[in-house]
Amino acid sequence: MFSNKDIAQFADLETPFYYYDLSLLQRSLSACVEAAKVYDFHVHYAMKANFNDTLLKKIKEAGLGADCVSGNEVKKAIEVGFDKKKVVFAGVGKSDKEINGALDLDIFCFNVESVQELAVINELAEKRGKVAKVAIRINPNVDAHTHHNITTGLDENKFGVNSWDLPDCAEVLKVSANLEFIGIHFHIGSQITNLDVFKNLCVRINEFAKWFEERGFPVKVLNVGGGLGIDYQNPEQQIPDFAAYFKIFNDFLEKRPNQEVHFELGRAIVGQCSSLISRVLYVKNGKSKNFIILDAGMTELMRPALYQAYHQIENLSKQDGEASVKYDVVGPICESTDCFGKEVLLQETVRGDLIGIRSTGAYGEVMSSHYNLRENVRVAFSER
Ligand SMILES: Cc1ncc(COP(=O)(O)O)c(C=O)c1O
Ligand SMILES: N[C@@H](CCCC[NH3+])C(=O)O
Repeated sequence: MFSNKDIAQFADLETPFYYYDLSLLQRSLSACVEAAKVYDFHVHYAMKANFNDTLLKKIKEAGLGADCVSGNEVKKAIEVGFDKKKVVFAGVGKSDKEINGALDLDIFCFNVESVQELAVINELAEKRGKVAKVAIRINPNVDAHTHHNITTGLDENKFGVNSWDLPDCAEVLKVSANLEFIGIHFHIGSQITNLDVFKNLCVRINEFAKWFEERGFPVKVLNVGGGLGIDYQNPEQQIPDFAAYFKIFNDFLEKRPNQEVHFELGRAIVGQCSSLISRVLYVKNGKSKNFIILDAGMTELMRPALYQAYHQIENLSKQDGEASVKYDVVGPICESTDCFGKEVLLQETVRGDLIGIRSTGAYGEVMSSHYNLRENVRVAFSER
């Protein structure tokens, strides 16, 4: 919900831009940290969701670790000041250069996604005279019941080590003097709103933890990944129910004494704290359809084009009027999928109106591109 003061400020800014509400981010962080503290759970922030410096600093100050998916994310996490003992590096295709970089930075652990990667990390660590801490990312074949394109924990997905490869993993671990096995890692998908999915995940985690322990590998860390969804239909539901989420893991994981439980949350922390603010360039009244053409497109926010994702759209210049006209809200990019919403009910809209596209804090700014030689996306912050 934007105040009149916010909207007045937007009027002076060049559009399009991502608007970040830092006090909402702070409230979301506090809720997450408080809820995790109840069970002594460790939370890493999944940097891929948004690596804007201003946000990262706040997230680091809240005491979270960093879950990274590239060498550059690892470097950035350390530069921003995340404690290197709380930096983890996952990713199905880590290059030798990225692995070496992370070894040199002495990060907490590598979440390893294949048997071959395990052997490569051992070899590279040996050359550097290091012992790399590793957790095995297991693909548990659990359906996340989310959009097909953001499901990561089914047999058909490229992520993690499949159950049938675990005996080979154990063999490599046994003969690798430069690897220290610390635990197991999972991440079954993103934007998960049905919490029962996490109960199913816990059942599988318990089975895999037992499997490793029975073979003489103590599991010190259970990293359950991220995936907690947000309410895109209702952006005023600003803070996800972290308490209910963590309670599931407390209730369903068979946790051993001294075992740590780690989480990697991205969207749930930053998703609601931002909107993409754009201006109407043109309104085209077709015979069967009305188009609003914005100065923002899929180059600024790719999620609708990529996953047909829903984001609430508001006309900020006409807050009081009745939303009575249906528009297809599109961008300027030369792609037919460059569409933010079809048949969106809005107030009668004219050239120059400001449009807010809500819930864009996660996988928004970071997925922007220069396609069509578009400019760098702009940002603005507020701390109410
Ligand atoms: C390994 C891993 N951990 C954590 C996340 C964060 O996911 P989310 O933003 O859904 O919490 C992702 C992204 O899906 C991921 O690939
Ligand atoms: N980028 C996706 C989520 C993928 C998360 C990374 N595995 C989104 O916008 O929803």
